[in-house]
Amino acid sequence: MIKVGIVGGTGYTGVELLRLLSVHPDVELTAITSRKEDGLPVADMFPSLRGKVDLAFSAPDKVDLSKCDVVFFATPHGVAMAQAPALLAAGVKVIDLAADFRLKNQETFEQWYKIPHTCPELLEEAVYGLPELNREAVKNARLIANPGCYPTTMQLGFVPLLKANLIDASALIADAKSGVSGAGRKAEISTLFSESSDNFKAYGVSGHRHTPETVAQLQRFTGLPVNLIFTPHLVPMIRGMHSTLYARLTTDISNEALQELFESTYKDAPFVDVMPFGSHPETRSTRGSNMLRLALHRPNNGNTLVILVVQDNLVKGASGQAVQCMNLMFGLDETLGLQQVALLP
Ligand SMILES: NC(=O)C1=CN([C@@H]2O[C@H](COP(=O)(O)OP(=O)(O)OC[C@H]3O[C@@H](n4cnc5c(N)ncnc54)[C@H](OP(=O)(O)O)[C@@H]3O)[C@@H](O)[C@H]2O)C=CC1
Ligand SMILES: CC(=O)N[C@@H](CCC(=O)OP(=O)(O)O)C(=O)O
Repeated sequence: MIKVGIVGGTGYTGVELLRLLSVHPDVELTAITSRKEDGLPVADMFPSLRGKVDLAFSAPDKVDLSKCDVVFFATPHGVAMAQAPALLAAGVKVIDLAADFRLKNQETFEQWYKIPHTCPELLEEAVYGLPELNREAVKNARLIANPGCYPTTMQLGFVPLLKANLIDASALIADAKSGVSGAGRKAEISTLFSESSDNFKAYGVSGHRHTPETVAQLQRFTGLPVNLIFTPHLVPMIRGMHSTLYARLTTDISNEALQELFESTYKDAPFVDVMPFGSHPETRSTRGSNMLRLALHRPNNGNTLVILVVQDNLVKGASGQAVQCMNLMFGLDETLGLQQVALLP
Protein backbone atom coordinates (compact mmCIF):
# COMPACT_ATOMS: atom_id res chain seq x y z
CA MET A 1 0.00 0.00 0.00
CA ILE A 2 1.16 3.53 -0.79
CA LYS A 3 1.24 5.66 2.37
CA VAL A 4 -0.24 9.04 1.46
CA GLY A 5 -0.10 12.37 3.27
CA ILE A 6 -2.23 15.38 2.33
CA VAL A 7 -1.23 18.87 3.40
CA GLY A 8 -4.31 21.09 3.22
CA GLY A 9 -7.10 18.56 3.73
CA THR A 10 -9.86 21.07 4.51
CA GLY A 11 -9.91 22.81 1.11
CA TYR A 12 -11.74 21.88 -2.08
CA THR A 13 -8.86 20.09 -3.80
CA GLY A 14 -7.98 18.47 -0.46
CA VAL A 15 -11.44 16.98 0.06
CA GLU A 16 -11.48 15.95 -3.61
CA LEU A 17 -8.21 14.07 -3.04
CA LEU A 18 -9.83 12.42 -0.03
CA ARG A 19 -12.89 11.40 -2.09
CA LEU A 20 -10.68 9.78 -4.72
CA LEU A 21 -7.99 8.30 -2.48
CA SER A 22 -10.32 6.91 0.20
CA VAL A 23 -11.52 4.30 -2.32
CA HIS A 24 -8.22 3.85 -4.16
CA PRO A 25 -7.29 0.16 -3.82
CA ASP A 26 -3.55 0.74 -3.35
CA VAL A 27 -3.60 3.73 -1.00
CA GLU A 28 -3.47 4.03 2.76
CA LEU A 29 -4.27 7.55 3.97
CA THR A 30 -1.71 8.28 6.68
CA ALA A 31 -1.82 11.98 7.50
CA ILE A 32 -4.18 14.86 6.65
CA THR A 33 -3.29 18.32 7.86
CA SER A 34 -5.19 21.42 8.85
CA ARG A 35 -3.77 24.38 10.74
CA LYS A 36 -7.15 25.25 12.24
CA GLU A 37 -8.81 21.87 12.81
CA ASP A 38 -6.12 19.91 14.66
CA GLY A 39 -7.76 16.81 16.19
CA LEU A 40 -11.10 17.11 14.40
CA PRO A 41 -12.15 13.85 12.74
CA VAL A 42 -12.12 14.40 8.98
CA ALA A 43 -15.58 12.85 8.65
CA ASP A 44 -16.98 15.38 11.14
CA MET A 45 -16.10 18.17 8.75
CA PHE A 46 -17.00 16.18 5.63
CA PRO A 47 -19.86 13.73 6.37
CA SER A 48 -19.54 12.48 2.78
CA LEU A 49 -16.44 10.65 4.04
CA ARG A 50 -18.11 8.95 7.04
CA GLY A 51 -17.15 5.30 7.02
CA LYS A 52 -14.43 5.92 4.45
CA VAL A 53 -11.87 8.07 6.29
CA ASP A 54 -11.35 7.47 9.99
CA LEU A 55 -8.38 9.80 10.47
CA ALA A 56 -8.48 13.17 12.22
CA PHE A 57 -6.84 16.34 10.92
CA SER A 58 -3.43 17.08 12.41
CA ALA A 59 -1.68 20.42 12.69
CA PRO A 60 1.10 20.49 10.08
CA ASP A 61 3.84 20.72 12.73
CA LYS A 62 2.50 17.65 14.59
CA VAL A 63 2.74 15.10 11.78
CA ASP A 64 5.80 13.28 10.56
CA LEU A 65 5.29 13.34 6.80
CA SER A 66 8.63 11.62 6.22
CA LYS A 67 6.86 8.31 6.98
CA CYS A 68 4.71 8.75 3.87
CA ASP A 69 5.60 7.44 0.42
CA VAL A 70 4.02 10.47 -1.22
CA VAL A 71 2.71 13.82 0.02
CA PHE A 72 0.16 15.91 -1.85
CA PHE A 73 0.16 19.67 -1.23
CA ALA A 74 -3.40 20.97 -1.72
CA THR A 75 -2.33 24.34 -0.36
CA PRO A 76 -1.86 27.93 -1.53
CA HIS A 77 1.23 28.82 -3.52
CA GLY A 78 4.39 28.95 -1.39
CA VAL A 79 3.62 26.10 1.05
CA ALA A 80 5.09 23.16 -0.86
CA MET A 81 8.34 24.93 -1.69
CA ALA A 82 9.08 25.27 2.03
CA GLN A 83 8.71 21.55 2.73
CA ALA A 84 9.60 19.77 -0.50
CA PRO A 85 13.41 19.75 -0.04
CA ALA A 86 13.25 17.91 3.31
CA LEU A 87 10.61 15.46 2.10
CA LEU A 88 12.54 14.62 -1.06
CA ALA A 89 15.73 14.17 1.00
CA ALA A 90 13.80 11.69 3.18
CA GLY A 91 12.82 9.72 0.07
CA VAL A 92 9.22 10.96 -0.05
CA LYS A 93 7.69 11.83 -3.43
CA VAL A 94 5.91 15.18 -3.64
CA ILE A 95 2.94 16.27 -5.75
CA ASP A 96 2.17 19.98 -5.52
CA LEU A 97 -1.27 21.10 -6.70
CA ALA A 98 -0.21 24.74 -6.46
CA ALA A 99 2.14 26.57 -8.81
CA ASP A 100 5.40 26.45 -6.83
CA PHE A 101 7.20 24.28 -9.38
CA ARG A 102 5.21 24.90 -12.59
CA LEU A 103 7.37 27.69 -14.00
CA LYS A 104 11.01 26.88 -14.67
CA ASN A 105 12.01 30.52 -14.52
CA GLN A 106 12.29 31.86 -10.96
CA GLU A 107 11.93 35.49 -12.01
CA THR A 108 8.74 34.77 -13.93
CA PHE A 109 7.35 32.91 -10.91
CA GLU A 110 8.12 35.78 -8.54
CA GLN A 111 6.72 38.35 -10.95
CA TRP A 112 3.34 36.58 -11.23
CA TYR A 113 2.95 35.10 -7.76
CA LYS A 114 4.43 38.03 -5.80
CA ILE A 115 6.28 35.77 -3.37
CA PRO A 116 9.97 34.85 -3.28
CA HIS A 117 10.86 31.35 -4.43
CA THR A 118 12.66 29.65 -1.58
CA CYS A 119 13.97 26.57 -3.40
CA PRO A 120 14.74 27.49 -7.00
CA GLU A 121 17.21 24.60 -7.08
CA LEU A 122 14.25 22.20 -7.50
CA LEU A 123 12.65 24.04 -10.43
CA GLU A 124 14.63 22.18 -13.07
CA GLU A 125 13.96 18.75 -11.60
CA ALA A 126 10.22 19.24 -11.11
CA VAL A 127 8.14 17.43 -13.71
CA TYR A 128 5.04 19.09 -15.14
CA GLY A 129 2.25 16.65 -14.30
CA LEU A 130 0.29 16.50 -17.52
CA PRO A 131 0.49 12.77 -18.34
CA GLU A 132 -1.01 13.04 -21.82
CA LEU A 133 1.96 15.16 -22.94
CA ASN A 134 4.61 14.09 -20.44
CA ARG A 135 3.88 10.51 -19.40
CA GLU A 136 7.42 9.06 -19.32
CA ALA A 137 8.79 11.98 -17.29
CA VAL A 138 5.89 11.70 -14.82
CA LYS A 139 6.64 7.98 -14.32
CA ASN A 140 10.19 8.79 -13.23
CA ALA A 141 9.46 11.91 -11.21
CA ARG A 142 10.13 12.55 -7.51
CA LEU A 143 8.51 15.99 -7.64
CA ILE A 144 5.39 16.81 -9.64
CA ALA A 145 4.14 20.29 -10.49
CA ASN A 146 0.46 19.57 -11.06
CA PRO A 147 -0.85 21.89 -13.82
CA GLY A 148 -3.32 24.71 -13.28
CA CYS A 149 -6.90 23.92 -14.28
CA TYR A 150 -7.20 26.32 -17.23
CA PRO A 151 -3.74 25.40 -18.59
CA THR A 152 -4.75 21.72 -18.77
CA THR A 153 -7.60 22.54 -21.16
CA MET A 154 -5.53 24.93 -23.25
CA GLN A 155 -2.58 22.60 -23.66
CA LEU A 156 -4.58 19.50 -24.52
CA GLY A 157 -6.52 21.53 -27.10
CA PHE A 158 -3.65 23.38 -28.77
CA VAL A 159 -0.70 20.97 -28.63
CA PRO A 160 -1.75 18.49 -31.37
CA LEU A 161 -2.23 21.38 -33.82
CA LEU A 162 1.01 23.12 -32.87
CA LYS A 163 3.04 19.91 -33.03
CA ALA A 164 1.70 19.23 -36.51
CA ASN A 165 2.48 22.83 -37.53
CA LEU A 166 -1.08 23.44 -38.71
CA ILE A 167 -1.90 26.71 -36.94
CA ASP A 168 -0.47 30.17 -36.42
CA ALA A 169 1.29 29.87 -33.03
CA SER A 170 1.40 33.65 -32.67
CA ALA A 171 -2.38 34.05 -32.62
CA LEU A 172 -3.87 31.63 -30.09
CA ILE A 173 -7.01 32.68 -28.25
CA ALA A 174 -8.67 30.99 -25.27
CA ASP A 175 -12.00 32.12 -23.89
CA ALA A 176 -12.55 30.08 -20.73
CA LYS A 177 -15.13 29.71 -17.99
CA SER A 178 -14.76 28.20 -14.55
CA GLY A 179 -17.14 27.19 -11.80
CA VAL A 180 -16.73 28.97 -8.48
CA SER A 181 -15.00 26.06 -6.69
CA GLY A 182 -12.00 27.00 -8.85
CA ALA A 183 -11.40 29.85 -6.45
CA GLY A 184 -11.08 27.51 -3.45
CA ARG A 185 -12.97 27.22 -0.16
CA LYS A 186 -11.42 30.16 1.63
CA ALA A 187 -13.80 33.03 2.41
CA GLU A 188 -13.78 35.74 -0.25
CA ILE A 189 -16.40 38.34 -1.13
CA SER A 190 -16.29 37.50 -4.85
CA THR A 191 -17.35 33.91 -4.19
CA LEU A 192 -20.26 34.67 -1.84
CA PHE A 193 -23.57 33.27 -3.09
CA SER A 194 -25.03 36.75 -3.58
CA GLU A 195 -22.02 37.85 -5.59
CA SER A 196 -21.32 34.86 -7.82
CA SER A 197 -24.73 33.29 -8.43
CA ASP A 198 -27.03 34.82 -11.06
CA ASN A 199 -23.99 36.67 -12.37
CA PHE A 200 -21.32 36.25 -15.04
CA LYS A 201 -18.05 38.09 -15.41
CA ALA A 202 -14.59 38.01 -16.91
CA TYR A 203 -11.56 38.54 -14.68
CA GLY A 204 -7.80 38.73 -15.11
CA VAL A 205 -8.29 39.94 -18.68
CA SER A 206 -5.17 42.11 -18.74
CA GLY A 207 -3.08 39.29 -17.37
CA HIS A 208 -3.67 36.01 -15.55
CA ARG A 209 -0.90 33.80 -14.13
CA HIS A 210 -2.12 30.87 -16.22
CA THR A 211 -0.98 32.67 -19.39
CA PRO A 212 2.77 32.42 -18.63
CA GLU A 213 2.31 28.83 -17.44
CA THR A 214 0.49 27.81 -20.61
CA VAL A 215 2.80 29.69 -22.96
CA ALA A 216 5.92 28.22 -21.31
CA GLN A 217 4.56 24.67 -21.55
CA LEU A 218 3.24 25.05 -25.10
CA GLN A 219 6.72 26.22 -26.08
CA ARG A 220 8.41 23.35 -24.23
CA PHE A 221 6.12 20.72 -25.71
CA THR A 222 6.26 22.04 -29.28
CA GLY A 223 9.46 24.09 -29.61
CA LEU A 224 7.48 26.95 -31.20
CA PRO A 225 7.34 30.58 -30.02
CA VAL A 226 3.75 31.06 -28.86
CA ASN A 227 1.52 34.05 -28.28
CA LEU A 228 -1.72 33.54 -26.37
CA ILE A 229 -4.66 35.73 -25.41
CA PHE A 230 -6.42 34.07 -22.48
CA THR A 231 -9.61 35.41 -20.91
CA PRO A 232 -11.03 33.56 -17.89
CA HIS A 233 -14.62 34.01 -16.67
CA LEU A 234 -16.42 33.04 -13.49
CA VAL A 235 -19.74 31.29 -14.12
CA PRO A 236 -22.44 30.54 -11.55
CA MET A 237 -21.89 26.82 -11.23
CA ILE A 238 -20.01 24.92 -8.56
CA ARG A 239 -17.78 22.62 -10.61
CA GLY A 240 -16.81 22.62 -14.23
CA MET A 241 -14.69 24.37 -16.78
CA HIS A 242 -15.40 25.16 -20.42
CA SER A 243 -12.63 26.52 -22.65
CA THR A 244 -13.34 27.72 -26.17
CA LEU A 245 -10.05 27.80 -28.05
CA TYR A 246 -9.53 29.62 -31.36
CA ALA A 247 -6.68 28.93 -33.78
CA ARG A 248 -5.98 30.13 -37.32
CA LEU A 249 -5.18 27.30 -39.73
CA THR A 250 -2.13 27.93 -41.88
CA THR A 251 -2.52 24.84 -44.05
CA ASP A 252 -5.21 23.54 -46.32
CA ILE A 253 -6.45 20.50 -44.42
CA SER A 254 -9.74 18.60 -44.30
CA ASN A 255 -11.96 18.32 -41.25
CA GLU A 256 -11.52 14.54 -41.40
CA ALA A 257 -7.73 14.90 -41.23
CA LEU A 258 -8.01 17.27 -38.26
CA GLN A 259 -10.29 14.86 -36.45
CA GLU A 260 -7.91 11.99 -37.20
CA LEU A 261 -4.99 14.03 -35.82
CA PHE A 262 -6.73 14.47 -32.45
CA GLU A 263 -7.96 10.87 -32.33
CA SER A 264 -4.51 9.48 -33.01
CA THR A 265 -2.81 11.89 -30.58
CA TYR A 266 -5.05 10.78 -27.74
CA LYS A 267 -5.66 7.15 -28.67
CA ASP A 268 -3.70 5.95 -25.61
CA ALA A 269 -4.98 8.66 -23.28
CA PRO A 270 -7.72 7.13 -21.12
CA PHE A 271 -8.89 10.51 -19.83
CA VAL A 272 -9.18 12.46 -23.07
CA ASP A 273 -12.35 11.91 -25.06
CA VAL A 274 -12.18 13.25 -28.61
CA MET A 275 -15.85 13.65 -29.49
CA PRO A 276 -17.18 13.55 -33.06
CA PHE A 277 -16.43 16.65 -35.17
CA GLY A 278 -18.96 19.39 -34.48
CA SER A 279 -20.06 18.09 -31.05
CA HIS A 280 -20.92 20.38 -28.17
CA PRO A 281 -19.33 18.96 -25.00
CA GLU A 282 -21.06 19.96 -21.76
CA THR A 283 -19.33 20.55 -18.44
CA ARG A 284 -21.79 18.20 -16.73
CA SER A 285 -20.53 15.33 -18.88
CA THR A 286 -17.35 15.50 -16.78
CA ARG A 287 -18.71 16.39 -13.33
CA GLY A 288 -16.98 14.29 -10.69
CA SER A 289 -14.98 12.35 -13.30
CA ASN A 290 -11.37 12.63 -14.46
CA MET A 291 -12.42 12.81 -18.11
CA LEU A 292 -11.66 15.81 -20.29
CA ARG A 293 -13.78 16.00 -23.43
CA LEU A 294 -13.05 18.02 -26.52
CA ALA A 295 -14.59 18.64 -29.93
CA LEU A 296 -13.47 20.44 -33.08
CA HIS A 297 -15.52 22.95 -35.08
CA ARG A 298 -14.75 24.89 -38.25
CA PRO A 299 -17.26 27.75 -38.56
CA ASN A 300 -18.34 28.41 -42.17
CA ASN A 301 -15.63 26.00 -43.29
CA GLY A 302 -13.17 28.89 -43.02
CA ASN A 303 -9.64 28.95 -41.70
CA THR A 304 -10.48 29.43 -38.03
CA LEU A 305 -10.62 26.28 -35.98
CA VAL A 306 -12.59 26.25 -32.75
CA ILE A 307 -11.75 23.64 -30.13
CA LEU A 308 -14.24 23.17 -27.28
CA VAL A 309 -12.77 21.61 -24.14
CA VAL A 310 -14.57 20.68 -20.92
CA GLN A 311 -13.41 19.19 -17.65
CA ASP A 312 -14.20 19.18 -13.95
CA ASN A 313 -11.80 21.78 -12.52
CA LEU A 314 -11.46 19.81 -9.28
CA VAL A 315 -10.82 16.43 -10.93
CA LYS A 316 -8.90 16.52 -14.24
CA GLY A 317 -8.19 20.17 -13.43
CA ALA A 318 -6.60 19.36 -10.07
CA SER A 319 -6.98 16.34 -7.75
CA GLY A 320 -7.80 13.66 -10.34
CA GLN A 321 -4.82 14.71 -12.42
CA ALA A 322 -2.66 14.52 -9.26
CA VAL A 323 -3.88 10.97 -8.55
CA GLN A 324 -3.27 10.06 -12.21
CA CYS A 325 0.34 11.25 -11.73
CA MET A 326 0.67 9.30 -8.48
CA ASN A 327 -0.46 6.12 -10.24
CA LEU A 328 2.19 6.57 -12.92
CA MET A 329 4.93 7.43 -10.38
CA PHE A 330 4.25 4.19 -8.49
CA GLY A 331 4.04 1.99 -11.58
CA LEU A 332 0.27 1.48 -11.28
CA ASP A 333 -2.38 1.50 -13.98
CA GLU A 334 -2.96 5.17 -14.77
CA THR A 335 -6.72 4.80 -14.29
CA LEU A 336 -6.68 3.14 -10.86
CA GLY A 337 -9.22 4.80 -8.55
CA LEU A 338 -10.23 7.20 -11.32
CA GLN A 339 -12.93 5.29 -13.14
CA GLN A 340 -15.88 7.34 -11.89
CA VAL A 341 -18.47 8.20 -14.53
CA ALA A 342 -19.70 11.82 -14.50
CA LEU A 343 -22.68 12.62 -12.31
CA LEU A 344 -25.90 13.32 -14.24
CA PRO A 345 -28.21 15.20 -14.13
N1 LIG B 1 -9.84 24.81 -6.78
C1 LIG B 1 -9.42 24.42 -7.98
O1 LIG B 1 -10.22 24.14 -8.89
C2 LIG B 1 -7.95 24.30 -8.26
C3 LIG B 1 -7.00 24.65 -7.33
N2 LIG B 1 -5.66 24.53 -7.62
C4 LIG B 1 -4.64 24.89 -6.64
O2 LIG B 1 -4.66 23.94 -5.59
C5 LIG B 1 -4.30 24.55 -4.36
C6 LIG B 1 -5.41 24.31 -3.33
O3 LIG B 1 -6.60 24.89 -3.85
P1 LIG B 1 -7.99 24.78 -3.12
O4 LIG B 1 -8.15 23.43 -2.53
O5 LIG B 1 -9.00 25.27 -4.08
O6 LIG B 1 -7.79 25.86 -1.94
P2 LIG B 1 -8.64 26.01 -0.59
O7 LIG B 1 -8.54 27.42 -0.21
O8 LIG B 1 -9.96 25.39 -0.75
O9 LIG B 1 -7.78 25.12 0.45
C7 LIG B 1 -6.50 25.46 0.84
C8 LIG B 1 -6.02 24.48 1.90
O10 LIG B 1 -4.70 24.80 2.29
C9 LIG B 1 -4.61 24.84 3.72
N3 LIG B 1 -3.62 25.88 4.02
C10 LIG B 1 -3.73 27.22 3.75
N4 LIG B 1 -2.58 27.86 4.08
C11 LIG B 1 -1.74 26.91 4.56
C12 LIG B 1 -0.41 26.93 5.07
N5 LIG B 1 0.27 28.08 5.14
N6 LIG B 1 0.15 25.77 5.48
C13 LIG B 1 -0.54 24.61 5.41
N7 LIG B 1 -1.80 24.51 4.94
C14 LIG B 1 -2.39 25.65 4.52
C15 LIG B 1 -6.01 25.14 4.21
O11 LIG B 1 -6.25 24.46 5.39
P3 LIG B 1 -6.29 25.03 6.87
O12 LIG B 1 -6.66 26.48 6.79
O13 LIG B 1 -7.32 24.17 7.55
O14 LIG B 1 -4.90 24.78 7.35
C16 LIG B 1 -6.87 24.44 3.13
O15 LIG B 1 -7.04 23.08 3.48
C17 LIG B 1 -4.11 26.04 -4.65
O16 LIG B 1 -2.75 26.30 -4.84
C18 LIG B 1 -4.88 26.25 -5.95
O17 LIG B 1 -4.38 27.31 -6.67
C19 LIG B 1 -5.23 24.04 -8.82
C20 LIG B 1 -6.14 23.66 -9.77
C21 LIG B 1 -7.57 23.81 -9.59
C1 LIG C 1 -12.35 30.47 -10.59
C2 LIG C 1 -10.96 30.81 -10.12
O1 LIG C 1 -10.76 31.75 -9.37
N1 LIG C 1 -9.99 30.01 -10.55
C3 LIG C 1 -8.61 30.18 -10.18
C4 LIG C 1 -7.73 29.15 -10.84
C5 LIG C 1 -7.59 27.87 -10.08
C6 LIG C 1 -6.29 27.16 -10.39
O2 LIG C 1 -6.04 26.42 -11.29
O3 LIG C 1 -5.37 27.47 -9.63
P1 LIG C 1 -3.83 27.69 -9.54
O4 LIG C 1 -3.15 27.91 -10.81
O5 LIG C 1 -3.77 28.90 -8.70
O6 LIG C 1 -3.30 26.50 -8.85
C7 LIG C 1 -8.11 31.57 -10.60
O7 LIG C 1 -8.41 32.02 -11.68
O8 LIG C 1 -7.31 32.11 -9.85
